[in-house]
Amino acid sequence: MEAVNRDWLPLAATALAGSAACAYAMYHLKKRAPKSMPPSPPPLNWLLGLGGSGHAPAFARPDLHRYLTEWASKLGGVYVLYIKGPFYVVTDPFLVNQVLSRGDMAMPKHEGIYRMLDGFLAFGLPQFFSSSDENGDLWRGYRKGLAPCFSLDSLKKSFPKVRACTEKMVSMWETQYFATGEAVPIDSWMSRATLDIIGHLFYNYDFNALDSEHNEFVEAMHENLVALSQSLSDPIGDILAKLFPTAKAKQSAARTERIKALFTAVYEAVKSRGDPPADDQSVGANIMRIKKPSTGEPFPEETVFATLCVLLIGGYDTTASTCMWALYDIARQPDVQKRIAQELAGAGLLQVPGQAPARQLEWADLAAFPYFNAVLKESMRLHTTAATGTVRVCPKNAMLGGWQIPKGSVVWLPFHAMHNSIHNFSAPEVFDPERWLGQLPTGGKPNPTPNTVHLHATATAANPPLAENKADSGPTHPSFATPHGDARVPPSKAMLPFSDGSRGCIGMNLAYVDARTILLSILSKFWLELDPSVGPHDKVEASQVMALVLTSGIPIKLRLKSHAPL
Ligand code: HEM
Repeated sequence: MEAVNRDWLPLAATALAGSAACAYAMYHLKKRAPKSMPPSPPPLNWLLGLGGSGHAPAFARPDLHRYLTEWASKLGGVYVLYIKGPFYVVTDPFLVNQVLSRGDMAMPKHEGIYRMLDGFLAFGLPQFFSSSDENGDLWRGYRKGLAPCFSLDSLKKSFPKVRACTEKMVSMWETQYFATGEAVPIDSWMSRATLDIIGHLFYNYDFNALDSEHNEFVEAMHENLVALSQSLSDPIGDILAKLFPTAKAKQSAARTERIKALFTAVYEAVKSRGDPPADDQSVGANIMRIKKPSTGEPFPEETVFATLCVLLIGGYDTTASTCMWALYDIARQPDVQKRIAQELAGAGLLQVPGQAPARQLEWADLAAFPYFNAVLKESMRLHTTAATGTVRVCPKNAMLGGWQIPKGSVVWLPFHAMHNSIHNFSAPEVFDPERWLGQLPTGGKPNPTPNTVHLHATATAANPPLAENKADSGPTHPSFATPHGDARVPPSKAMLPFSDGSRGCIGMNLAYVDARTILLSILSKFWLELDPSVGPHDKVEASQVMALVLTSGIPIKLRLKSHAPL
């Protein structure tokens, strides 16, 4: 019998084993990989796309917020950008609220990404803003310890200081601009006013920012902001600059030292006052007293210093940008301005030549004008200051809006995109304060989110709520697009300029007090017109630059006129 040739056997066995291994690997890969990915915009760079970073160049765009909004409108409430792996961009209000909540889908801040900001916010020192550990001493100690500083009671007590700074600014405008017909460069004035307010309120410290057109602190911080956005948009250039110190890098180091010296001066002033009296609930007093919840020991001095820095930075530029955009939106729309003037006139707050002088602004006025407050809210929607929102990390494999999100994924909630997506608001590009008027108090239930619940709890006629009441039930106002075609979230939940949940803005009440005091004081005295140098609205919109806060690329200047009798 002829011998059977079995030479092919090892080959066949190898092929079989190989196929089995492939099938096994495919099966497991398929099991582990998300079933499908949410949609994604086309890569901005195909070569980077091969390495999973096809959308990285988006960070180089000064209008990053617009890019995010454009794709939210095109692709819907969840899409993916590839920036060193997938970033899940979520703008569906229902899902955003889930991520920010304390519920099953809660996601903590992304430690690595916030650490990148520390260099700018607090010279690389850890502080509670960038801590992702909500059970740790740092966040728990400071969030709880600082809460009394931002209570309505404390803010009501400090209101005269806010008003004094604002009145000082308005009277300077009267002589420098109203009397001369010169245009007011409001960007710089808003930064200087809010810095002086924060200086007085928090640290009993006078930056004298209103007194000089060129304030060292404001200018150094502005330069720093520009440098930060440059380094975010050009990370490779940034690394090279650190490796091979150029003149630019040396300049940047010198600027950081200058800013550190300015912060240190504030810190030393607060420290030199010694133990504050027990009833002093200012930020300066509280940051010195706060102890570690777990041991009762004081925090290291560098943490106290870093906290002082982050509260100062967080407290002034955000509010300044909000006021700047609101003044711009009001000045460009005479009908809107006229309706506000009518509200103020009805309350004796409108200064009209030849008529009785307007009365002084009072605390109760801050929540008294529904139309004005709707205008402010609409401006905060259209020009969301914290445009790029918050960046979270998915703590476990999860399903978000029907998509599988693997543990450890970056989940990005950009608030400008949420506020301006066609899926969340109808005609989002239209400035329409009316869309909020349907949301004002109509006996709706208190909203159970941490940011608003205490406002309802403490609100009385004499101590009015500063944040708008938010009905969490009831019909959806017709000028809102209903997410997913149903009404799972009220429109107020599609509007989160201060974020929400445990990591929502600690300074929200103060921001409202500052912004309303500043805006009402200006609007009561002057009729505003845009200076012709500002140009048409579409150019201003196109010029917007996202540099931590949303700013205008075209300097916004206003002309001050008298109010005509109504
Ligand atoms: C109109 C003005 C303001 C806006 C639009 C705003 C917006 C925000 C947003 C969106 C967040 C969440 C950030 C994130 O998750 O990355 C935040 C957090 C924060 N804000 Fe504000 N903010 C404003 C004013 C203020 C003021 C006046 C202060 C006063 C110190 C302040 C201090 C903070 C702090 C410390 C946090 C971190 C809170 C935490 O992580 O627990 N903000 N703010």
